[in-house]
This record gives sequence, C-alpha cells and structure tokens, in this order.
Amino acid sequence: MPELLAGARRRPPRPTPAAVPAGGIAAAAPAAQDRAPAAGLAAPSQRRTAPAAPVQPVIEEGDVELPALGWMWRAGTSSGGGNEGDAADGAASRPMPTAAATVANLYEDRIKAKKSLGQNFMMDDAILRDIVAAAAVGPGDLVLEVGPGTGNLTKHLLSAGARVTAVEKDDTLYARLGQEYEQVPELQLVLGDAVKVGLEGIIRHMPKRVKVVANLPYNITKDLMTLLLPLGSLVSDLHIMIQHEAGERLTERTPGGREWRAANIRTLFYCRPKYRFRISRLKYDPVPGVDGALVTFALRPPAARLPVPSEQGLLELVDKAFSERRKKMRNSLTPLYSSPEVESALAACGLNVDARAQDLTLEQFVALAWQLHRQRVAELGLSGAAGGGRAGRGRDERGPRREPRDERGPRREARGAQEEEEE
Ligand SMILES: C[S@@+](CC[C@H](N)C(=O)[O-])C[C@H]1O[C@@H](n2cnc3c(N)ncnc32)[C@H](O)[C@@H]1O
Repeated sequence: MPELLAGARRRPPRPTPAAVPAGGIAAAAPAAQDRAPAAGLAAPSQRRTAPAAPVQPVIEEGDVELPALGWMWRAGTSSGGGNEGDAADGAASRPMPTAAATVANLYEDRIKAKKSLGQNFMMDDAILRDIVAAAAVGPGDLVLEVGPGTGNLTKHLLSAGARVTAVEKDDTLYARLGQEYEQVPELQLVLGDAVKVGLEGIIRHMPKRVKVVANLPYNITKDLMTLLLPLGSLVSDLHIMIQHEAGERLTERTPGGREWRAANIRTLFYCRPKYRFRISRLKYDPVPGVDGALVTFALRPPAARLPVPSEQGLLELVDKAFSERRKKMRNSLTPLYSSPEVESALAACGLNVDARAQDLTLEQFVALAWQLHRQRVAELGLSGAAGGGRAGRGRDERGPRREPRDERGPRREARGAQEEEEE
C-alpha cells in the first residue's frame, strides 16, 4: 500500500501490552491513575485530574488539513506521571499523523486488520471531521466511542474538546492506544467487548448525558442498538457509521414496505433516527463489500416516549406481530392474544381487522397495545367478579406480562413520535 506509507512520516511509539484486565477501565496513561479525581470520568477510584488542554490552531500535514493536537503530542500535559522524559523525547514537535499514516504504521508493525472484529479502518480525515461536526461534539462533551481501534476518530473527538471513554476489544490495538495516548487524560480506555462490558454501568458514572460516536464493527450494530436505545436518560444521541443499507432501513419512517420491520418500530419508540450521509467503501481499509453511512439516533428520555401500558409488552407485541410478517395480525399474535381479541382491538382502534404488522405505524401499535390492555383489564375484572373466567383457562398467562405503569391510556396518540420530529 505505497500511498499509505508515503503519508507515514512519523510513527507513534511502539506500544507494550497494558496490564489491564478485560472489562477494566484504564486511563490512557495508566501510570497516572491515582492523581486527584476529575469529575465524572469512570469509577471514583479510576478518576484522574484533567488539566485544561488548549486546542491549538489548525495545522496541515500533506494535503489533509488537521485540527492540531499539539497538546497531545507535547510533553507535560499531565503532571507527575513520570513519563515526561519519554514524551519530551521528540514528541513535542510531532504533528498529528493523518488517518492513512496511522493505519500504515499498523501495517508496518505487522498488525493486520482482523475481519472477525470488523476492522475496516476509516482512512479519510475529512470524513472523520465531518462526523464529529455532524455529531456537534464540542468542548465539555462526554463521548463514548466503541471500537477506537486506530484512534483515528478518537483524536478528532478529543480535538473538538470532548472527553472520550473508548471501549476496544482488540487487546493489541488497546495496548497501542494506551501507550500512544498516555499523556492524554481526556481519554479513558476500556478493554473489552462493548456488548458485554457493562456499558450502562460505565455511562452511569458520568455527570451528564453522553454522546456515542463510533465507526462500528458491523457485526455488533444490532446488539449495541438494543443495548443503547433504551438508555435515553444517560445517552443523548448516537452517531454511528454503519452499513449504508442498514442505515437506510433503520431510518425508514413509512410503513407498508418490505423493509418495515420490528426494528423500525422499536427505533422510533426510543429515538428520532436520521440518515446523515453516505460514505464510499473506498474510504475504508481494508475495503469492505458495501458502502457505509453515518446515522444519528437522538434518544428520547423516558418521559418523552409515548406512554404505553408496558414497554416490554409493546416490544413483545411488535416482535410477535413481525415474526410472521406475511400473516394477518389476528393470526400472528395468537401466542399472546386470541384472534377475536385482536380483531376487536384492531376494530376499536379504527384499523383494518385484516391488517399485517408492516401496515402499522408506531402510534398505531401503541394504540393497539392500549386497547388490548384495556380489553384484558375489563375481561379480568369481569371474570374476577364472576369468580373464574379465562384466567382460569390459562390464556391470560400468555398476555403482556408486566403490570401496567399507567392506566390512563395513550395521551399522545394524536401527536405521535413522527409528528414530533417535524417540529
Ligand atoms: C470499523 S473498526 C473502527 C476503527 C476506528 N475507530 C476507525 O474509525 O478507523 C471497528 C473497531 O471496533 C473494534 N471492535 C470489534 N468488536 C468490538 C466489540 N465487540 N467491542 C468493542 N470493540 C470492538 C475493532 O477491534 C475495531 O477497532
């Protein structure tokens, strides 16, 4: 890859593996972990002081205009860590390498991209800068990055003034980043699988809602979304690079098409999705089989979601309805409700009794969930008064299982989530 090597004018120091267990949090400079605590980053025992780091004016390397991270490459940004001597050794004048140069350095050090970890590295600093701008990352923001890998996105986030907590599964890249950014207290590195490491616990320690910004390994997109979308009280928005087709699917707003799935209903319930821009596959290395896209999900805090009798009940209803999408809902929902129950609820909601899952909007699913809930409550009330009834026949055990949080019914059916987006 000669064009990459041409850009690799300077190399970061060769890292040594860090002695941090999987799932453990390490500041980028583990040696400095015991300094005075800084607000909100990681667990109290792992907090560190972060001296205000002045962001330098823009500099250029080659044809790529880069935000200057002089402070990252200069000695002495954090005191007392014992590494000043090393860092001063040539680091002070080093400009930030381009994304392409950083990747070239990896290859030069015989570190290969791992397909199993979805390692398609972003090579274009202009795109990375556009992502940070689209995410409106600014000074004081707290950012969770999943899969920092090369650190190429990370340094643009830091350069925008954010404090970054980054979870990396690849221990080689984790160790390399740890060494390269050891003088950067604004970066906290976590070694582990982002899906299993307990992200909610990590985010919960932060003093305000965080942004998630990531060039995701494609194979964890679904699991990570399932994990993060309900965290609207802790996370403000997700800005993720995913496959273009998946991005289009997840930001779909109109029912009726073949691509309208349970994931769309779930997504709209928890957030406002937006397709931002397409990214050519040629901007990654290795080049993947499909283009990428930046997609934004602005999460709703729980109080801003449509009221439902039970969140789990709604998700269960939606999943079941879509599980056999060719079937009419009065048939697909039979594991939860009898056909007459579904028909009568659809009719009471003003919906076609022959409706299939793909015909319904989020608001219509919510209305249906309320109607089925009311029917169940009424039925239970009646059968309770009669001293028996269906509960005794077992059918009710299969209905929505959670107790209703709120029996007042859908207050915002007429002004639903999609309408809100237009404001
Ligand atoms: C597409 S690369 C992105 C690398 C870099 N951020 C960039 O933009 O070039 C995905 C990164 O996620 C990491 N990764 C893969 N699976 C992961 C997981 N389950 N948890 C955390 N990181 C993961 C990979 O090792 C890799 O560094």
